[in-house]
Amino acid sequence: MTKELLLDVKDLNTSFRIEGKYYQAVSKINLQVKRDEILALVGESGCGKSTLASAVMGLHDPSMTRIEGQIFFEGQDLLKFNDEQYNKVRGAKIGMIFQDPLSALNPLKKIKDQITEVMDYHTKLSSEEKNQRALELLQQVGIDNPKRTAKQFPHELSGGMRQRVIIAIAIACKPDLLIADEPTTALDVTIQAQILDLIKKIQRENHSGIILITHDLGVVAETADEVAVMYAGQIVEKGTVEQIFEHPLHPYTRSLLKSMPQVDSENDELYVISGNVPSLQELPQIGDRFAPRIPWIPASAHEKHPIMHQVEEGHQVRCTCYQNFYFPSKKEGELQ
Ligand SMILES: Nc1ncnc2c1ncn2[C@@H]1O[C@H](COP(=O)(O)OP(=O)(O)OP(=O)(O)O)[C@@H](O)[C@H]1O
Repeated sequence: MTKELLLDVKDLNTSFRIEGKYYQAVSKINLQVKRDEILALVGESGCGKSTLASAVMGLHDPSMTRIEGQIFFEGQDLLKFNDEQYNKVRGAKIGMIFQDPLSALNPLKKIKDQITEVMDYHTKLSSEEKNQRALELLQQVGIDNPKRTAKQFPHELSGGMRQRVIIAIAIACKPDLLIADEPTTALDVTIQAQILDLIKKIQRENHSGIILITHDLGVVAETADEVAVMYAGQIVEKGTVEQIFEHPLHPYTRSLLKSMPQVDSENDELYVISGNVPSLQELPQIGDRFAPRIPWIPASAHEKHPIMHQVEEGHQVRCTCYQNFYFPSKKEGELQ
């Protein structure tokens, strides 16, 4: 059965104005999200994941940001929407779960009021119906005593409970698309697993499509159906979770996987990707943007203007450099 296409991002560029000049933070992004599917967007800090999510949510300050391309959501280009049209979609049809549950909640308002607020805006339910729905939502996100929690303030809850409340707010209007930006980063490991299970459960119950933003490949393996790996503002590899974990191709994907702690490995020396994600002003203008971090691979192995290549149905990789990539011997690594 083919799944319904919810989001179709086409050739999306997003640039920020810094000291009077525009610098691209995401470049030529092509991405699709289908209903009933979790797409993980993965990459180190600074790769452009949140910039992309904010572009979809329409959260960028237009006076400092230039956005080009198209973002089709349920067939309509969001970039052509005015504020009023966007407000109808945001919160109702597209929900967002933020990284830091404490700063995303209003410290001065009771939990119930924060959940019903989003319904005030997007639904015509009576106050009684909204209160009832708030309790149902708290139950759906696994809160044991919804009545008590509804009356509490954010500081009275644990980090995991607060994240559950954030999720309840994000799904209050049953959005078709949910964007979860590092939803478990601020939580400890056992709570992380519970929140990921909850996100998967919600996806199944609501038949939504989910974009899960994370730098943690363990989270991706646990949760995602499809994966897009981002480096320095570009997607460098896309595929199903099996394709990415079993046949990773791009040197960046392979490096990320190799730097992931292995529970069952006897070798406790972790691979470290040398160097850093370049700042927007330092992005290489030609060649593969990851090339400076794998200097033992000759320049001739990289395309001058790398494009995405289809290697298998659903599996794409940027640049042909993957064909010549290998991990350095210790000696080559030390030379960097
Ligand atoms: N408002 C802004 N003005 C200027 N530069 C920005 C702005 N927001 C983000 N950037 C830059 O854009 C690049 C991408 O940042 P972004 O936050 O999207 O990355 P990320 O992959 O989501 O990282 P993180 O996981 O740390 O949020 C970075 O170089 C960042 O410094």
